[in-house]
Amino acid sequence: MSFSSAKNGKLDDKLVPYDDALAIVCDTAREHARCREYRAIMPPCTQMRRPLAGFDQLASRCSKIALIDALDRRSAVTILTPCSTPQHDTSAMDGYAVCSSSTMTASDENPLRLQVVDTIAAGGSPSSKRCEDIAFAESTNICVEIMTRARFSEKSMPFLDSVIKVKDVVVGEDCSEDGSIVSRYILLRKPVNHFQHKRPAGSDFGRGAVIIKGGKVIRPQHIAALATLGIVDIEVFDDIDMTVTKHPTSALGRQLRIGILSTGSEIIDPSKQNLPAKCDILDKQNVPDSNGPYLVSSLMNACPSAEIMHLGIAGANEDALTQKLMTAIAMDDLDVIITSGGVSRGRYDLVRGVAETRLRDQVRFHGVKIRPGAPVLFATMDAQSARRTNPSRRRIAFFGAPGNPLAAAVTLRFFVLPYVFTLTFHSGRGQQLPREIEGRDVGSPESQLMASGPSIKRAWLTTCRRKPGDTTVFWLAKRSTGDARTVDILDDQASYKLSGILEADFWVMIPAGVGEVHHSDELMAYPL
Ligand SMILES: Nc1nc2c(c(=O)[nH]1)N[C@H]1C(S)=C(S)[C@@H](COP(=O)(O)OP(=O)(O)OC[C@H]3O[C@@H](n4cnc5c(N)ncnc54)[C@H](O)[C@@H]3O)O[C@H]1N2
Ligand code: MOO
Repeated sequence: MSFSSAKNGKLDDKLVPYDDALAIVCDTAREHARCREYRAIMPPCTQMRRPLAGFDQLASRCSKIALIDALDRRSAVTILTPCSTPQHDTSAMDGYAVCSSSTMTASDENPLRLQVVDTIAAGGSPSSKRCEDIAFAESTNICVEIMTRARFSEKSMPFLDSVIKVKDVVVGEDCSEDGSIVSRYILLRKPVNHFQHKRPAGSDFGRGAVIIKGGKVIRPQHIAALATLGIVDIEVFDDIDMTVTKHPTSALGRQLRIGILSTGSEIIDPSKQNLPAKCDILDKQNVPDSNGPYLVSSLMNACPSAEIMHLGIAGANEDALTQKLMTAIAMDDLDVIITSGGVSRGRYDLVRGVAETRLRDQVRFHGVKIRPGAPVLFATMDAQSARRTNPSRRRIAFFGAPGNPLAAAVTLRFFVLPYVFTLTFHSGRGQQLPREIEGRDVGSPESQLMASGPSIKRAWLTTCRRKPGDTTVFWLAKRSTGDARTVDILDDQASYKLSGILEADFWVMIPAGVGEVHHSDELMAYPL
C-alpha cells in the first residue's frame, strides 16, 4: 500500500455548536441561491418505482439487479450475514495503541514515555519485521500508531488493548547527530482505560443476522448494510408500477447536480474485486464502500429532482483525490460535492488539505459539537465548468462527511439536506413546506432543517437517557409498539455500527443544553 507524505488531519480545535453550523450552511445556501435558479419540482417524467399494493409475491417473476438500482424495489430473497462484523478488533480513533495496564503510573509529574514501533493504517497490517523484534517483555514501553478502523495486532502484540487519541499525547522524535529521525515516541500524562476506543470483533452484526427479509421494500439503510457485506446485486420482484408520471416542465432553473466520492485506501468497490466469497472480502481488511451507495440512494429518495452521481473511490493519496475532484467539478458541472472519510486527525486524513490547498476551498467549519459526525467539514469554492457552452463562474458547496457510516448518514440528513432544500426553496422554484413549519419563519435554519426531508413528526419518548450537555446528539429511534406517537431510543448504537439503522425508523435530535431526556418528553423525529 502506498501513501502520500505523512500529514496529520487538522480538525479545528474548537468545535462549532450545531445551531451555528446549521445557520452557516443555510446562509450559504441562500447566498448561492442568488447566483442561479434550481428546479425543486420533479423532473418532467418520472417512472414510479413503487411496488404494487396487494401483489402476490409467490406468483411473481424476479430479476437480479444492481444493488444501487434496488431502492424501493421489493427483495425476493432473505439475506443473512455470512460472518460477523467487524471481523477483527479495530480502533475507533486515530491515535496510539497501548497496553493499558502499563500506563497506570502516568501523570503530569511523571509522564510515561512509549516508543512508537509501528504504524497501522485502516486496511493495513502490522509490519511483520517490527513485530518479530518485539518481545512481550517490552510491552511496558512501546506503542503502535493506529488509525480509525485499523486492526489491532492480536497475534504479534496481544498486550495492546486500548487506544489513546492523537490529541491526548505529546509526540517527540529522537534524532541522530546528522539530524535524521531515528525513532519516535509519545509522552502520556494520564492512565488509559482498559479497552478504551477499541471496537471488539463481532460487535456490529453477528453471523446469520437478517439484513433484509424476502418481500420487504429495499430502503437506503438496507443498501448500506448489504453493501458493507460486499453484496453488489440483489434479486427483486418484478412488481413495480411502471407508470410514467408527467410533471409540469419548468423552463427556468436546472437540475441540481450532486457528486459523491468515497475516500480511503481500505475502501473497495466489491463489484470490481474478483473474490468469490463475501467473507473473503471482509477478511482481507478491505472495507466495501457502503457510504457511497447509502448517500446516493438516500439522495435519490430525498431529492428526486436532483441528478446524483457516484464518482467512485479515491485512495488515501492527495494527487488521486485532487485529480478525481477536479475532473468531476469541471466535467460534471457539480453544484454539491460530498466526500466520505478522511476528515479526522489521522495521518492519512487528507480531505481538508486537498480542499483547502489544491482546490482553494474556503473552509466554513471543520468540526461540530455533535455525535456522531463531529469531524464534519463544510467548505465552499468557486469553479468553472468545462461542460457548459457559456462557462461562467459558479459556487460549489463541499461537504466532507466523516467515514463512520452513521456519521456519514448524519452529515447527509442534518447538513446536506438543509443546504439543498434551502437552496432550491430560495431560488424561486420553492418546494411545498410541511405543515409543521406553517407560520414559522421559513428562512430560519430550524425551519429549513424540518423542511429538508420526509415529513417529520412530533413524538414522545418512552426512554430516559443521559448525554453530554454541551453536545447535540443524534440518536436512532424506533416507533414503539402499541402507540404510534411514541418512540424508543435504540440501546446499542455506535457510529461504526449499521445494525441499528436497520432496526430504526427515525433520527431524534437532542440539542446542546439538554443533559438528559425523560419518559414522555416531546421531541422531533426525523424519518430515515
Ligand atoms: N484522534 C481522533 N480520532 C478520531 C476522531 C477524533 O476526533 N480524534 N474522530 C473520530 C470520529 S468521531 C469519526 S466519525 C471518525 C471519522 O474519521 P474520518 O472521516 O477521517 O474517516 P476515516 O478514518 O477515513 O474512516 C472512519 C471509518 O469509516 C470507515 N469508512 C470510511 N469510508 C467508508 C465508506 N465509504 N464506506 C464504509 N465505511 C467507510 C473506515 O473504514 C473507518 O472505519 O474518526 C474518528 N477518529
Ligand atoms: O465516530 Mo464519530 O462522529 O461518528 O462519533
